[in-house]
Amino acid sequence: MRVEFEMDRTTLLGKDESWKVGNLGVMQLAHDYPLDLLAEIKRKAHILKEEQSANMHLNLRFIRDAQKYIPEIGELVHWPGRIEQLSELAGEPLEPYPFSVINTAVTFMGPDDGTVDWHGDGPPITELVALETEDVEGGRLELFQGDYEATIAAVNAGEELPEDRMVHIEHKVGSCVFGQLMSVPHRTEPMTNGSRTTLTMNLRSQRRPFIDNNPMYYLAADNPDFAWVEEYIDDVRNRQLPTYLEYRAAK
Ligand SMILES: O=C(O)CCC(=O)C(=O)O
Ligand SMILES: [Fe+2]
Repeated sequence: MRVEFEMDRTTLLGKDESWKVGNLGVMQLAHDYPLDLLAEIKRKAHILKEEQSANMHLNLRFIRDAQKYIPEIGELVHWPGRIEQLSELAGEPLEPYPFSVINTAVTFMGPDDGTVDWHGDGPPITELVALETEDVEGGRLELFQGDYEATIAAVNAGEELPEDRMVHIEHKVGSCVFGQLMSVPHRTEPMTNGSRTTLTMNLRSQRRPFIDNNPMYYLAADNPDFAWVEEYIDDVRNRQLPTYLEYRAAK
């Protein structure tokens, strides 16, 4: 993985924080994932698009539980060296995000499919791998360097965000965007033309898996069947709570 762009979290948010994983902000990386595996994931994603993807929340159309329908995604999640390299870049050991409904996703963006509105991510860390970009106009990842709450309040009040604090990253095939986008105000710029298909693979801290921003109502907005609840509670019981109690005792 060759770093093409990076900005740490302190710089991105303009403040330091204690509740974070390493000091990862956002990076663009040239990856060396196998092209035939990515091509197969893209091919299957396009076949599944009409049947399995939906735009339910935040103007983001995606296939949830993606590795269940496309097992090759699971192969990429566990690709030899991947977690180790990303951990090194983040500055803390990472692990794949465990909840099946949102550990991985495939998103579809374009003038009709939509582009995601201003938000902060639920999972702490994400890797976005562009599978395909076609005649895209607009559609860059747009991050605002500022406090999450204040920024979303300004957006909701219809205020224009100052251009000099925007960070833009253009997705390209062959590279990925790796970021800790929890509590970082970001969106995808509206797309006036073309399409982008992107594989999302989420991650979290191995030692502090309780650092997470996916409250149950937020997960339920995309997954209203509540079929994920048992898996979620098991993780709280067996991973999040024990590590949290350890962390608290060590303070
Ligand atoms: O692909 C992008 O430009 C952003 C996607 C995003 O923010 C998300 O899926 O949460
Ligand atoms: Fe996001």
